[in-house]
Amino acid sequence: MTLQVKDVSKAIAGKMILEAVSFEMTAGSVIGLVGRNGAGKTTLMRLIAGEMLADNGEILLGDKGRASIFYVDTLSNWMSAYHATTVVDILKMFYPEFDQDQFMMILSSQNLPADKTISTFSKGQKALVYLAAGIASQATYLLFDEPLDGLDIFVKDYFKKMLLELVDAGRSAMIATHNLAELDSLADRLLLIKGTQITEQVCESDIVKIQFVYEGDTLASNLLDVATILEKRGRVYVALISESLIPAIFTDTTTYRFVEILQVTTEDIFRKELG
Ligand SMILES: Nc1ncnc2c1ncn2[C@@H]1O[C@H](COP(=O)(O)OP(=O)(O)OP(=O)(O)O)[C@@H](O)[C@H]1O
Repeated sequence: MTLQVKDVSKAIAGKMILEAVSFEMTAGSVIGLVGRNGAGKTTLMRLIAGEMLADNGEILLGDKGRASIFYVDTLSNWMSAYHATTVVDILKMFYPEFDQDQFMMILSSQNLPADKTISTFSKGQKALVYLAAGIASQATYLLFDEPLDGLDIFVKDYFKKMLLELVDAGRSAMIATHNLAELDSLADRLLLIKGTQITEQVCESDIVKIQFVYEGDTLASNLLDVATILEKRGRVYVALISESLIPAIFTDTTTYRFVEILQVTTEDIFRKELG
């Protein structure tokens, strides 16, 4: 089962936000959606959720139609007048397969009272109700905008565990966040919004992060042509480079001293692509 975004364009107030973007959300994957402030992450999620219409292109949702997408646009007042059991009744209208037992189980496992209105919950507790609703909705594609905002570390761990379980079951999530470190342990793929375009990065590429010492005055062009310098402290550099190029580049050990390979983070990719 695959959600397809095909050649979708959207302008808002005369400004092109997304132009002919295409990608797929495949079963059992977690996509990290990243971009600068105002890049169009929320716009893209709204388009997929049908809360905004594309100017051009199409979005194919699969056989469950709208019930295959779970997305909440503005979380702050979401379901605030209701308590958990009413939330279940409302969501069942949109998600016929909504799993009430699973929803209540998640709430009680996190000590959230089912008999109090959502408006009495803290920001983090509201976020938890939202996550529980997404999981229990049985929607195939969960679109989360800053889902871990306001959650304490134990709840974050719980959310990540639940997320990986549903991905194992063939469902998929898209997570838009500025908290890039959260994506390191979650995302299989990154979609980066750059200008009006989307570029895709598979998290397991052969790009590595290296730390090395350079004894010369200016870095040689054969290195600069193939590497992205992330950091320079004195003679110590940190750079992104394709692992296969390392032996050819670091032959001159009198000027270059290779130090170590470090883990590439989502933040590194963000800096490389959008910096
Ligand atoms: N109602 C609106 N009227 C005019 N411009 C809008 C409106 N809604 C969004 N925009 C513009 O569309 C662009 C994309 O906004 P969007 O909220 O999708 O970005 P974002 O990537 O989610 O940003 P952030 O990371 O800051 O939340 C921004 O430049 C924003 O100013």
